[in-house]
Amino acid sequence: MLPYLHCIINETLRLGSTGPIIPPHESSKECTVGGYNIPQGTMLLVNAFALYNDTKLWEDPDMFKPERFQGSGWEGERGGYKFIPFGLGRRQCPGEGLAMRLMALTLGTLIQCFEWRKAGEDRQADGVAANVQKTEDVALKVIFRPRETLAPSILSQL
Ligand code: HEM
Repeated sequence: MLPYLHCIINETLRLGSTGPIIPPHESSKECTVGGYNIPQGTMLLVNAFALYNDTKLWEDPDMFKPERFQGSGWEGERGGYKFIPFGLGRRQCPGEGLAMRLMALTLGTLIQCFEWRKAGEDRQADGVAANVQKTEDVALKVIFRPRETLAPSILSQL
């Protein structure tokens, strides 16, 4: 359901990953990773940030393009090891199902119930203003108001 919404969530997890470095793991026995010999008991870190910004894996990695997750049958397809926002294997995040459902429900509800636009765009500022911290330097200022079809009684009071 709502496949494009899931693409947006995936792309947001890729570009604005909450965990750019996957928490450390320890090798339980000697192994080889990417041609490197890893002795038993070595601390291993996966640099997810590097993975998500690798031009060999992603076209225009610094661009926000939810479409890149489309067309895989199920739009939440993770594409093997190149996209691992919840880690992998036995210590993979057990909250993934809950987190993905909650993010989709929250984002879907916000889009369905409110009209959104950037502050400073031509229409009169007649909604509620909010600052969304996009990066440390640039705050995204948005105006949102309840959609007419969903909340006519609230709108008449604004
Ligand atoms: C967008 C939301 C979330 C993200 C991006 C996320 C990401 C992660 C990542 C990357 C790991 C480490 C996996 C590894 O070591 O390979 C992890 C572990 C874990 N997460 Fe999440 N998580 C999210 C939400 C949640 C939620 C909602 C819960 C619980 C309700 C949860 C519970 C846990 C637990 C208990 C672990 C430790 C698992 C273990 O070490 O065996 N997470 N998460």
